[in-house]
Amino acid sequence: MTNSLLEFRNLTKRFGGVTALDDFSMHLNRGEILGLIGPNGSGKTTSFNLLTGIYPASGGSIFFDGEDITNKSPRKVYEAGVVRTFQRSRLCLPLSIYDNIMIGDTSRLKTGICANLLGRKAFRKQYEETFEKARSLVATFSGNLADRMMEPVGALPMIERRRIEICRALISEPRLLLLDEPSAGMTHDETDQLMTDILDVRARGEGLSIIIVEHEMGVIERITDRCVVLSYGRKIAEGSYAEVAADAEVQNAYLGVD
Ligand SMILES: Nc1ncnc2c1ncn2[C@@H]1O[C@H](COP(=O)(O)OP(=O)(O)OP(=O)(O)O)[C@@H](O)[C@H]1O
Repeated sequence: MTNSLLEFRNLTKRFGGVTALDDFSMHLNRGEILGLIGPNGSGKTTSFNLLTGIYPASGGSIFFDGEDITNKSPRKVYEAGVVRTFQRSRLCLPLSIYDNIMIGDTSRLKTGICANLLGRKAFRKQYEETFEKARSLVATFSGNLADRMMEPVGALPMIERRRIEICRALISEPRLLLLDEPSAGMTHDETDQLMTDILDVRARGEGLSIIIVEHEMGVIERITDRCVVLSYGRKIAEGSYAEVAADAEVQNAYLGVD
């Protein structure tokens, strides 16, 4: 087993005349928090979209835990252990905290009318188990929320919604969590609290690896082990936050410094 969990090999994505990703190679180590950064339109979300099977690649390949997952369906990628959150909230606001989280755990969902009509007892047992699993996951983020599992998420402030989205991603016990701008719509203090939560989750030592796309450089500096910088779909730098922040090409592309 190598230390590398994920590898992009010469990944390319073209949308008509726009090359969103251009021969992009990178890797993610097991247990690592990697910052994927770059100016607007540099290809960060496109990387997530190719990795999670939303768009097919125009060229190159993606290996996850040694397996070629290039152009696999979103379902297959999820089953392999890759989950994501989105820039814009995708919670179903009228549904409860519990319901929203369980939407993320479709791996064990039993469909079919027979299973549902005849298996009432088994269903009840499964419900009780999943409720406890969801509740204890929420409790790691917020004890207060864990006591409100049946309340609609629409009544919650933004930071709690973000926590629920992350719980929904984590409920299937993934190996790789993709966070797309988790600070969006939150205050500085809320973002800081959420990052503490994320570091706590990682510290529990269940082998979770994380890639975070984020414009808030304070967040990237605080929580990442390593960064990869994109500009116009090309990788222009890689290293610790301090290393990439000191790189002249990064300063030119990202910070607008000549
Ligand atoms: N579905 C699409 N159709 C056409 N062009 C697209 C599509 N998705 C992305 N692009 C283009 O690909 C390029 C990279 O976009 P992408 O959203 O990956 O950048 P980003 O780094 O995530 O930007 P931001 O920081 O603003 O979210 C941009 O030029 C964008 O306009």
